[in-house]
Amino acid sequence: MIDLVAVLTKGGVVLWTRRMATLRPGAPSPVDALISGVLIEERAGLDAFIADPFLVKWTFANDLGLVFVVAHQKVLTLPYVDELLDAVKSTFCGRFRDLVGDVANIDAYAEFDDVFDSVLELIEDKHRESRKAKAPRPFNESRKFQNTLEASRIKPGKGGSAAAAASAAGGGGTADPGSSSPETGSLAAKLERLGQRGVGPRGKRGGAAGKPKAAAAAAGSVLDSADAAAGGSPTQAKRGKQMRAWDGTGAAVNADPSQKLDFSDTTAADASAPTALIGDGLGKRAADGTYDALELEDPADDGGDDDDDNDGAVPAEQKKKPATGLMGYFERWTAGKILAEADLEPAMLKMKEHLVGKNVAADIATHLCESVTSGLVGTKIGPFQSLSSAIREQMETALSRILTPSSSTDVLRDIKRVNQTGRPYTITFVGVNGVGKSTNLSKVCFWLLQNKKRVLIAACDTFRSGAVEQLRVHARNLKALEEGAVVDLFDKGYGKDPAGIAKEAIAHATAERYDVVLVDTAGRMQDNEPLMRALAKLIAVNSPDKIVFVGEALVGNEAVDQLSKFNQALRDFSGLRDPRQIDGMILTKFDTIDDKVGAALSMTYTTGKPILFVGTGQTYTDLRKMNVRTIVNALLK
Ligand SMILES: Nc1nc2c(ncn2[C@@H]2O[C@H](COP(=O)(O)OP(=O)(O)OP(=O)(O)O)[C@@H](O)[C@H]2O)c(=O)[nH]1
Repeated sequence: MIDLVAVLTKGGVVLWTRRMATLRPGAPSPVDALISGVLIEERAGLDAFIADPFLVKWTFANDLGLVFVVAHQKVLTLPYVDELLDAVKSTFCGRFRDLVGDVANIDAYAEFDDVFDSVLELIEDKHRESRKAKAPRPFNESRKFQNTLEASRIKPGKGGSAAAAASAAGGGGTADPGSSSPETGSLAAKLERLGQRGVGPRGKRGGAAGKPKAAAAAAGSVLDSADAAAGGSPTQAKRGKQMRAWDGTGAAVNADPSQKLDFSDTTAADASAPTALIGDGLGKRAADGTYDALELEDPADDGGDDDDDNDGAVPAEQKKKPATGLMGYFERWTAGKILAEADLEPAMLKMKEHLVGKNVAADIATHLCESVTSGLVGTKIGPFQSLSSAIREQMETALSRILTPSSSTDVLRDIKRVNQTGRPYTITFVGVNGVGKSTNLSKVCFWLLQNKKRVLIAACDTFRSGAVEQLRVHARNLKALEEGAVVDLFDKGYGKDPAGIAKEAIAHATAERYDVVLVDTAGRMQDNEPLMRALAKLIAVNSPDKIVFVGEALVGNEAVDQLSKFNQALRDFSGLRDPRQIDGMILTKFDTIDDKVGAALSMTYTTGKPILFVGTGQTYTDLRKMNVRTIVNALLK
C-alpha cells in the first residue's frame, strides 16, 4: 500500500527511511523528486506531488527543520496518508527532539523502526475499524427486515414487543454505526507514548519483551506493554535546534547607456558610426581574457544605505528605523509565540497582493505564499524578532532558491566544450512577436565577438517582412564594432522552411569553422498551432545546444502561459521520444519596468530554468547578467 516513508532534514539529509517496495531500476527516488521538485523550487504549498509512478505527500516540523514524506502508487487512494504523516511526525519529533540536527549520529534514528511499525499498525487498525463501521448492514439487520418480521410473526395485541421479536430473530437491534468508531482519544494517547524516548513499542524494548502477548492484549493495546517499559526512566527531552537561514549574494554594477540600436527601418543605418554603440563595453575583462556581462543594477537602489541589507554587524531586526510599506504592515504582528497558520493568513494575503503588484503571476504568488506559510508554521518568533523579519527571511530564502540557477549559465565554457568536438555551438532564440529576439540576439552576438568567437547568424525568420534585412544591418554594424570580428549572416530570403535553413547554416558553420551559430526565428503566438509545429520541427531537426526563450519583462500572468505553451508545443509536436524543452531565458525591456520585476520570478518558477541575460535598452551594450539579490530586493521592497 504505502511504498516509502522517510524523515529528512530541510537540507536534504535522510535521517530515517522505510521502503516497503523496491523501486524499479532507473526510477527516480520519491525523496529525490521531492527535494528537487518541491523543496528547492518552493512548491511546498502544494497538497501533493506526482513523481511517477508515485504520489508523494509531506509535512514539515519547522521548529526542528524536518520534512516527513510518504509515497504510494498514485493510482491508489489511501485515506489515512495524512494521518500517518502526522502520527510519524509527532512520534519522531517526540523521540528525537534532542538529537535532531545531529546527522553524524544517524544510526540512533534506527530505533524508530519499531515505533513506526506500531504507528502504522495503529493507523491501519483505526481505518479498518472505521471502514467496518461504515459497511452496509446485512439485510437481516435492517429495519425493513425487522418490520417484515414483525408483521409476519407477531399478531397485534398478542403480547411481546417488536423489539423482543427482533431480538428473538437474531436481529440484534439497530446499531449506530457511529458507536463503533475507534477511540480517537486513546489513539492520540498511544501515539504520544510512542513519541517518548525510552518507551519501547510492543514490548520489544525496555524489558517488556518477556510479557506474554495475551496479557498485553488483555491490557487493551499493544502499547500497554510499552507503558510498563516506560515505568523506567525515560530520557529528558531537550529543546530542538533553530532552523537554518540562507542568504543570496551579489551586487549591482552601473553601466553607461548608449544610443539606439535598431536601424532596420532607416537608410542612414548603414552609414552610422558603429563605435558610438559600444559605450563603455559590455562587460569587464576577466583574468583569463574573457568578457563577462555586467550585472543588473538594482532598479530600486537609491544609492544610499540599504536598510534591508543584513550584511553589517547589526542584525536587521535590531535596527531602530521603523519599517515602512509592506514590512511596516507586518511589523504590528510582533510576537513571541509559536506561529499557527491563522496568524500568518492576513500577512500572507498582503504579501500575495504585494507580489502581484510587482507583476508576479497570480497563481505563482499564491503557491509561493503557501510554501512560505508551510515553512513558518510551528516556528517560534525569537525574542528580538518580529513577524515581519521572520516572513521576510523566509520569503527571501524562497525567492533566492527559485531564482538561483540550478543549471550552468556559463555559456562561454559550454561553447568551448562543444567546439573541442569539432562543431559549432548553436543557440536558437524563440518567443512571441516583437519581444526583442533579433535585438537581443545581436547583443549576445556582440558579447561573443568581444570574447573572440566567430559567429554565424542564421536568418530563420522567413515570415516577417524586413526580418532578414534587420539582421543584415546588425551583422554589418557588429562587424565594424570589433576589430577583427568574424560575424556573418546566413540567409535564404523569405518563405522557405526555417528548419532547412538552420540545418544548412549549421553545416556551413561547421565547414567554415565558426564557433557559434545564432538562429533567429519568427515571433509566434503560443496558441498558433501551425507556427508552433514549425518551431518544434526546427528544434527536432537541428537539436540546438541551447533553446533560449526571449520574453518581455513587462508581462505578468501571460509569462506563465507563454512559457508553458512553448514547452508544451516542443513536447507535443517534436515527434521525438525525448523532446527538448526551453533551456534558459532572456528577459528584455528591463529598463521599462521600474521595480516591477515579477516576470523574472514567474519565468524561473514556471520552467525551473535560469535567466541567462537581461536586456536593459536598445544598444548592443544593454545586456546584463541577472543578479538574484537585486531581484529579491526589488520584489520585497
Ligand atoms: N527598451 C528596450 N527595448 C528593447 C529591448 N530589446 C528590444 N527592444 C526593442 O523592441 C523592439 C522589437 O525588437 P525586435 O528585436 O525587432 O523584436 P523581435 O522579437 O525580433 O520581433 P519579431 O521578429 O517581430 O517577433 C525594437 O524596437 C527593439 O529596439 C530592451 O531590452 N529594452
